[in-house]
Amino acid sequence: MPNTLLATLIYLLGRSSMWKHCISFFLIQGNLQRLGFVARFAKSIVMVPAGYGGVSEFPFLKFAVAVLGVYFVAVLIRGASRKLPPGPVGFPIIGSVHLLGPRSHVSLAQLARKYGAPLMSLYLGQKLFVVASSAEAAMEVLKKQDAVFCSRPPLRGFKVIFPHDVTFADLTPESNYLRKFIRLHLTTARSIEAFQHIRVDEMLQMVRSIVASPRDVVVNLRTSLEVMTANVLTRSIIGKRFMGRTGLSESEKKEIMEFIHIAAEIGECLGAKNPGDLIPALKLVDWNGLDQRMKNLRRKMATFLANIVRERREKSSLGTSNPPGKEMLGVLLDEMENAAAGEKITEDILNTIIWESFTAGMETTVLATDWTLAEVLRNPEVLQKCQAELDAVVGRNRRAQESDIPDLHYIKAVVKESFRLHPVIPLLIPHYSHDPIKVLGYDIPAHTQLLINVWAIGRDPKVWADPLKFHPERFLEGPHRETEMFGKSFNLLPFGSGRRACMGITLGTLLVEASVVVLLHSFDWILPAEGIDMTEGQGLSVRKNVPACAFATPRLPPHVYAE
Ligand code: HEM
Repeated sequence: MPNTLLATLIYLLGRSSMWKHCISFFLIQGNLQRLGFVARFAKSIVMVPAGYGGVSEFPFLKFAVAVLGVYFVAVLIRGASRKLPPGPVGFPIIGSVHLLGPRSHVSLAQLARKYGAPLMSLYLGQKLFVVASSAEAAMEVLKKQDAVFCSRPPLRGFKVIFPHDVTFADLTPESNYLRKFIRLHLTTARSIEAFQHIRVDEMLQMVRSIVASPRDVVVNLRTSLEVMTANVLTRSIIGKRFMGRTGLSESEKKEIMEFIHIAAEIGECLGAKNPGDLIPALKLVDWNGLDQRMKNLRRKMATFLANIVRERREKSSLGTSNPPGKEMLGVLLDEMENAAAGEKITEDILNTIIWESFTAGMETTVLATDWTLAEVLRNPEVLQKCQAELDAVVGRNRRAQESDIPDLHYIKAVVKESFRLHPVIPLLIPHYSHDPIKVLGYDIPAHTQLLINVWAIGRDPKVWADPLKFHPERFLEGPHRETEMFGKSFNLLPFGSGRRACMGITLGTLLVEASVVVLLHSFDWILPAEGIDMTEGQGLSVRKNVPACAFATPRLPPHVYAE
């Protein structure tokens, strides 16, 4: 009987889909105990004494093979009744991690093509992932099944650095309460308008510092954008300007260096791969010292902010100015002192929400602008069209303003085209389901991580004509004239869509568009002889490996820069 059973199993295992179900039993479900049992069982076969003549003559083996057989059949039946989306099978323990190159979004796009799977499943380590790589699949999971996929997976790094946060927490009453703060005091139309003077001031300072720099030295655009964006955000969030200041005292210099160091380290720690997130057994070991580094970072963040809070409390009485114009820290401190709400905002929450707002807005905005300017500068025809539009709408006798942007249709199309080719968070932030669900006819079990490959969707040849060409005109005429990028058109999703879409869509877009407008209006740009390097870096957010650099020549009369 066991021999027949084995033969049947071998036959079934010869069929690729059966392999998948059987292998998934060992590898994917990650049940090490069962693997241990199989190892002991195999050992017992090897150790059968000579003369016993093999399986059929050894009662224990008969029994073990029968148990194993029943188990396999049960797995096969269960596997056959649960239809996962297609995808690679993977190895024990590591799943398909080995198939991912340094840029996961590119590897996942290639795999999706190989398996012809707009919705693909694969195990990374012992965690099941589903990847949506077409507009239809994205719509299915982010619109129709948004309520199921609107959670976030429990990832160690985020829990250590940002406990009680917004971005990596499930949608709970507590996180919704914090979400309200970010929205109300940073990203609503009202607060965006209230902080307009800060953006105008910082853009002007950026332009003036480029005007003052030597003509024969290239301008590193990313550095200029980092200084401007960091100041816009810190002034709006904590009421302080850190970057690009001169004549500082030693303690001020120290504070700024500490700020730059912490901001960079948050990015590095969040971008680092944490093996324990994929293979739970590895959680017990701090492999690369990452865990300790994150804990230290968390302490540094708290100490830094405690000083800012003390200074803020000493400097002015709280609760005096009007909330829309008040920096977020002031509003949060008011809230802490308010007896009714005081229970909700703790020092820890304050620390998280302040740093999180800065981190979420800073890198994304700078990288998106860096990509856009790089595309414009390496496409002289596009640069020429942008500047012709600026001359027609703004002219050369005044500075461009945010209120000009709605009339700059070509430049808006340029920004959209850049987001299509270079979404800064190419796989979005992982979504997560707590419940099982059926999607496009496939069974997605509970506790599955969902990735949306917006990079692949933006380059899908079935959707976009000549997809690799930088061609802003596609958004001005033809089938994509109505395509927008704020979550309604599922073929263009740089900010995601649905309940977990970016909360800073309006502010982020405004900062990118305004920076592009100001820099192209204020200067003529010439690339250095080596041109521009467009290779992508790696990480959760994707930066250009080499920042865009170019020679700048002022193109407006001197009085415009002085006003
Ligand atoms: C061009 C700039 C920006 C881009 C490209 C961008 C992109 C994104 C993306 C792709 C997500 C994840 C969406 C998902 O997982 O489905 C996200 C989430 C988020 N973004 Fe942005 N973002 C930008 C600017 C900002 C700004 C300026 C802020 C606020 C200061 C901000 C705050 C947030 C927050 C709080 C979340 C988490 C939302 C949640 O999980 O519910 N972002 N962003």
